[in-house]
Amino acid sequence: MEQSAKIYEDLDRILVTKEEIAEKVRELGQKITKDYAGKEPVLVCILKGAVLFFSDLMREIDLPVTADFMAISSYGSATKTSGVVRVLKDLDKDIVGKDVIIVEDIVDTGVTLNYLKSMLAHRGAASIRIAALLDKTARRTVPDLKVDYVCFDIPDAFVVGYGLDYDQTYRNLPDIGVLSPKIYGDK
Ligand SMILES: O=P(O)(O)OC[C@H]1O[C@H](OP(=O)(O)OP(=O)(O)O)[C@H](O)[C@@H]1O
Ligand SMILES: Nc1nc2[nH]cnc2c(=O)[nH]1
Repeated sequence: MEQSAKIYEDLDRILVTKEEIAEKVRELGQKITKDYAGKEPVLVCILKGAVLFFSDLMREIDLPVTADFMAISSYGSATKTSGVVRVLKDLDKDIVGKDVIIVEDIVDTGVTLNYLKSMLAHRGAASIRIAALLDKTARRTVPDLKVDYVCFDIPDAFVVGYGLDYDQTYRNLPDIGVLSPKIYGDK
């Protein structure tokens, strides 16, 4: 904790420890390995927040997966998404006939994933599922969105760590914590 002690001072509390994350990610990797037996799924990492989850999850899946990356911008302030989604970096390969797993760090309103899922479905994927590290179900405004794999249901609080940021910082915290409102005020 020495190296990150200063950053930890900005947290109200730790919500999920790195040990709990590792255990759930391992379980999820095993489940995906079973569910996709005989297949070669394409794992799509949604930059940047999902990077740590993605790299850990990949290593827990015992199948010949391929990896691709998308960057999305959801206009808004540092703590609130706006509902307007723009693709900043698209996939490198086409996904026609592929079994796609979208890997996200967090589902909040669901607007981003709803947009992404329908966009990728229009490209002719054989199947599309969503794997999310965190789900804030209380905040959902797209009730029909199916999140196929979730590691943790979390309360409605702004969280950082293990890939999740506030204004591009805190992504390197090994645990996930609730950011103190004194850091972001009313942004
Ligand atoms: O369910 P929603 O309300 O649409 O919110 C979820 C989105 O917000 C976060 O991305 P963010 O814009 O913070 O980008 P980042 O991954 O680069 O941190 C997260 O990675 C999802 O993409
Ligand atoms: N870092 C971070 N990004 C989010 N995007 C939507 N909800 C959150 C959250 O709680 N934390």
